[in-house]
Amino acid sequence: MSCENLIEIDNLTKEFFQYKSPFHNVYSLLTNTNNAEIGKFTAVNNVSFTIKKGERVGIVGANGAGKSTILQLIAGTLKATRGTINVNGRVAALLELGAGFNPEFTGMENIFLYASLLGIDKDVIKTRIDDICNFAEIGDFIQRPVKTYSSGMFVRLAFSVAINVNPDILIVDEALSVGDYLFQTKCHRAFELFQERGGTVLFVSHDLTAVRNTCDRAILIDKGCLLLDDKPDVVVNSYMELMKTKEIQWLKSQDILRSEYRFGTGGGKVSEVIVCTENADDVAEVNAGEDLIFKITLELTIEFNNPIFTLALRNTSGIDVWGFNNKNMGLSISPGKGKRTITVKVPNHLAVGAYTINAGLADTLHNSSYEEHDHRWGMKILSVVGSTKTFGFINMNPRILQYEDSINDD
Ligand SMILES: Nc1ncnc2c1ncn2[C@@H]1O[C@H](COP(=O)(O)OP(=O)(O)OP(=O)(O)O)[C@@H](O)[C@H]1O
Repeated sequence: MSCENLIEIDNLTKEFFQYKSPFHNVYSLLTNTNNAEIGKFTAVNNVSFTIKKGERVGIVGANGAGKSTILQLIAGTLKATRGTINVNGRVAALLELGAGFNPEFTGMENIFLYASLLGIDKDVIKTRIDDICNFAEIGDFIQRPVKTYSSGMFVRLAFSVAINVNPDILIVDEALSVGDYLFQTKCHRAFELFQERGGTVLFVSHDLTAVRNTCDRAILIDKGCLLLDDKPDVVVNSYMELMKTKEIQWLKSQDILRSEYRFGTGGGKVSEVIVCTENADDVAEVNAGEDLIFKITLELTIEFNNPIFTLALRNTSGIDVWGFNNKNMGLSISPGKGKRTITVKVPNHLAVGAYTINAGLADTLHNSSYEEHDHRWGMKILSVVGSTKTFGFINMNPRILQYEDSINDD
């Protein structure tokens, strides 16, 4: 093992047995046989990486990707099926709420228990009690059983012990996310100080901003495999693209989303909304930045007073990202019976992702109220694909007007 590397992981694989039921699982444990297993599941697949002393590395990936399993393998709470893990130093791990703590013991008793698990002498820990209690800020609760703690109080104590026992490597699995904002800020500062003293941090997080802003490196895990090991920005952008692709695939597979919800009194209808681009007609997928053309067909079967047509694109969080109606575009739709076609061209500033097309035809009555004739929610799904050049809901197409560099070489 290189003296620089605190963690070296080589071809790490973890397989879990799958059982027909929890009963079969227990049976297999009691009899020490694998007769009851119905298969194996590979949670971590041939993963290799190294972590150098003083590095702060974030692991990102979708739910179930295998991130926590990797941390548990490094912390030694799980045994690898294949591959090697070399850890050169003392590891303090915050893996899941409750791990390493006895719920019946008081906070104070748990400090000693946890420290003994890390191999720290009782006398040494006594000298750090004040620091631990001051950092945790849980007051008299330190003398109460931890089963009476809120999850936030629990994390405060666990983090405080972990950071104050001078580990070489701190492994954290999303644990900070249950602490309140002030405590999270305090933990990030403590992380910085820990690192300034030469400590090494490996953490799993779904907080991509924290990974971007606070890590030296990031690792992307997908379906148990290591996809990318690079600078945080590069990894976070790739992960966001991967999630968008997954989101689009997921959305397309959802029957409930594909089937539209339609209501209205039926005096007229939105017969069709076709999405086109300059190069193709009737598309379900467009490139980011490619102008959109909507070809809309309405049919009025009764005389309207003042027809109004609305169209909106809704993202997967249910937010209308963009919409318009003919009135605010200065277009009047004539009220008599018959067919109308409207073609609208729209510059495409949409972020990469999936959108449902929602359209409605209503009549504005004399008393200014509306009668909904045909409302179509989730008529179609429109996917915007391409590489992510922005984050948020839209791409504002920023352009750099000026850049000045006043760094002196001498
Ligand atoms: N003890 C276990 N027995 C069987 N399968 C397990 C076990 N622990 C984890 N798994 C499976 O291994 C896969 C990876 O789980 P893991 O908890 O490592 O994912 P993760 O990336 O940390 O996910 P999340 O972001 O949701 O915390 C999941 O499919 C999970 O169901």
